[in-house]
Amino acid sequence: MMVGKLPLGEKILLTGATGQVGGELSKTLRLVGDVVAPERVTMNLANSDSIRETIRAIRPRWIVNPAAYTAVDKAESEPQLAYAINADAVKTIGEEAHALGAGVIHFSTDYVFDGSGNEPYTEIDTVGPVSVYGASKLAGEKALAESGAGHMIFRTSWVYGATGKNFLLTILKLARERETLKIVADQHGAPTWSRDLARMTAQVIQDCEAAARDKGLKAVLSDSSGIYHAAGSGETTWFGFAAEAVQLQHESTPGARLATVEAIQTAQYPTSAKRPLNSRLNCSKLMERFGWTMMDWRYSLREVLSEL
Ligand SMILES: NC(=O)C1=CN([C@@H]2O[C@H](COP(=O)(O)OP(=O)(O)OC[C@H]3O[C@@H](n4cnc5c(N)ncnc54)[C@H](OP(=O)(O)O)[C@@H]3O)[C@@H](O)[C@H]2O)C=CC1
Ligand SMILES: Cc1cn([C@H]2C[C@H](O)[C@@H](COP(=O)(O)OP(=O)(O)O[C@H]3O[C@@H](C)C(=O)[C@@H](O)[C@H]3O)O2)c(=O)[nH]c1=O
Repeated sequence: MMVGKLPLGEKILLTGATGQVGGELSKTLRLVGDVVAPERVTMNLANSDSIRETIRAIRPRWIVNPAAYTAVDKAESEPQLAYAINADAVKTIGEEAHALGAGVIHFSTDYVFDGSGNEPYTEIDTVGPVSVYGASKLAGEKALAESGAGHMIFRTSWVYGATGKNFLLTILKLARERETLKIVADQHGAPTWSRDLARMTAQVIQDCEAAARDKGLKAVLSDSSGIYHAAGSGETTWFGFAAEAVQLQHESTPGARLATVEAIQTAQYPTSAKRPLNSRLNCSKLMERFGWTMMDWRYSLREVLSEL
């Protein structure tokens, strides 16, 4: 893999820097170029004028967009807001990037699939979201692809880290408060470390910049545009993830009282939004194009727990 920084004076516009992935990106991308991360009051993704004005003022070479409406259950009762942020805003970002010749890096989700079958999904497999969140993210993918902007869409899954709102931190909190945790064991997928995703993104931009020295950014983007699956290596269930996390906590803090973790079926844990039973993502394309293998979730879980 080649390494290249942005040309002097060129900028990366980063959205969602207060989020899980955005927080990691704001640290990692600084090693690649000047990062401008407008606050929500300046660039509100629910307001297309504010998106256009901000992009036109900054004139970035790259727009990295981890910002999203991520409240999966709440989206069922707030579809308009979910679509505004996850689809309409992405369309606007794509249009503005196209006008500038900027590259867009966008993040999407395993929830674009219906979860049928037992094999890891590839980028060309049929989508069929079963939730408003998943459908709104799919609409964002399509809008970006149609905008004409050079883009890479990283579909990831089950993101977690030492900070932010995520399943791991919820489970560790509940494990300290309760006797028993009942966790679904029939939804299969892979936890992804937010920092690994950020490092991969930085590496992809560097790779593109290195190639752009010879070919120009437009040609590089046109060669690389598309969807890439980028989930942690290995696979488990939400139950497997929770059980491993609680077990590791036990080992590192012997004597601490922690809940026992019980496996249940999805039907025993009713939620407003349906989740896919199969969330496995095949990440070979990312490896083939950019030489990046995402970290095994068991390894990254240990890294994250050591930070807590
Ligand atoms: N979390 C996960 O498990 C997964 C996430 N993804 C995708 O990865 C990406 C990153 O997710 P993650 O970091 O976990 O998400 P978070 O929920 O942690 O962060 C979302 C970010 O979006 C910002 N945001 C929300 N609404 C607006 C708005 N109207 N205007 C401006 N900013 C806004 C939030 O700002 P504020 O702090 O002000 O609310 C926050 O910074 C998303 O695209 C998500 O769909 C994909 C698969 C799994
Ligand atoms: C807290 C808890 C959850 N669960 C179940 C509910 C659900 O099926 C599963 C995951 O729970 P959560 O609601 O925390 O996760 P969820 O919000 O569905 O996570 C998703 O977020 C979006 C943004 C994505 O893009 C997805 O990749 C995925 O990470 O675990 C239990 O079975 N027991 C519990 O005690």
